[in-house]
Amino acid sequence: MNFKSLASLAPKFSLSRGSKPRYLGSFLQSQRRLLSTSDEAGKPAMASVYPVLPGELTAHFQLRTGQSFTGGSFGANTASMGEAVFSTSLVGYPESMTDPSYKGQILIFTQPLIGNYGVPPRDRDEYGLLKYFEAEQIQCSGIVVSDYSAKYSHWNAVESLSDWCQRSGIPAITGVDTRSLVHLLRGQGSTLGALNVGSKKLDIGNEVQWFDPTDGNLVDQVSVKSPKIYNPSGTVSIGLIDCGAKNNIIRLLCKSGARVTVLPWDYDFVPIINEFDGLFISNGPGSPSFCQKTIENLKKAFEVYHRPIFGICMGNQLLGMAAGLQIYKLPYGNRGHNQPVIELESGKCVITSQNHGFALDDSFVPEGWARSFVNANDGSNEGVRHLTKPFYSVQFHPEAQGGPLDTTYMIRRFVNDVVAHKESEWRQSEAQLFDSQLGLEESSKLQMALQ
Ligand SMILES: NC(=O)CC[C@H](N)C(=O)O
Repeated sequence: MNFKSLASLAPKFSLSRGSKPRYLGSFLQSQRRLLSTSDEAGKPAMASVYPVLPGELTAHFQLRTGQSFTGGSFGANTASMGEAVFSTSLVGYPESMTDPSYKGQILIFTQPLIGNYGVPPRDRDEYGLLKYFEAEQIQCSGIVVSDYSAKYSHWNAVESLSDWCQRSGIPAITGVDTRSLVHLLRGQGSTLGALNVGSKKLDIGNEVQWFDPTDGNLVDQVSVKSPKIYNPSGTVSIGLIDCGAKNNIIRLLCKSGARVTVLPWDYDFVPIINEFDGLFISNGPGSPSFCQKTIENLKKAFEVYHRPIFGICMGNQLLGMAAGLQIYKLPYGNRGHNQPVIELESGKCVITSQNHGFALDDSFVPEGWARSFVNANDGSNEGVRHLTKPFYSVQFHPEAQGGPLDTTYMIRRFVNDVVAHKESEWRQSEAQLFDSQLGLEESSKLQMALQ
């Protein structure tokens, strides 16, 4: 059985829209009981907190390593598979779930209460970007929570998380002991998970073939198909290589005064590189090794381009790989809004938003380059920079959304850097023009006299 046919295992009846929410979160704490889950791999059984209410849909979350968790469904009546990853963020589920970097992943929230502030409207900002979401639709393959809060309350909410998931075809499970699940993933490393709705668990190994969506090029699925311009009246022009850019990256670049041309990840931008005053490489899903075309383009850009280049997350990995560093997969990744990062030059610690499973191996850094930031928890790479050219990148997300705003200044600083380079190029070309008109000798005499 392949991934597609997983959906056919889901029960044929569906949840009716507008029906009363089935899981009443903490209100029903008293009706909960602990159930043990089966463990096909013979490993210690995990416990699941399952709110038992008559007539509700059961859901199962099963790992390739054999453990399974039973709970209640509050999302779409369907099945999905993906890399099981956890985020330690306390808030920001609308932003995380729509972050294209979560494509192909089932997102487990360690914050126990999820859904309590509902889902915001699809309002757009002055650039036409969705204000409260990072992409046009949900990107993750499913969500796993401990305690879904059907009763939501927020001035800006227009619907429940359950309704949003159902409308978007995303399965969601509540009543899972996410603490034990995270302990498990931290111990054994990340693995594939399958989420399915219905009383029957998947017969993993027999009826289901595990299919890893991250084995394919996910960046190609989320990147724009042709160049797209935002804020055409911006004073400097930035080419954004789109590996799955979050809306807030584009927004902050525009707000800082840039005209942003979003380019497909594999766009052959080198022949037109001088149209851009600066280049930006975005975040994106899956392994950076699928983006060889981007890496090759960046290698060429390093030779011919002297203006600022800034990369974020996947952008850090691609910039680093183009510089000659190696990439490796972290055991379970860093995802959350509370990741401490040390800036090596200043020794300053910043709290950052993160969402990545891969990291640059900075034990070897090619000549001319340096590592610039390091993770204070696990020592993994958080940034690299060129020693003489304005090429730099960070593994964390300065654009936040959600998460702390400690490092949003980096996006403004990059645009300021671009402006400063443009001005200095302009001054140089004016000086050259002056020299060629006056003759070099007179010009230097004049300059001496003016000093
Ligand atoms: N947010 C990102 O850009 C993630 C980069 C890459 N997909 C990783 O998991 O490491």
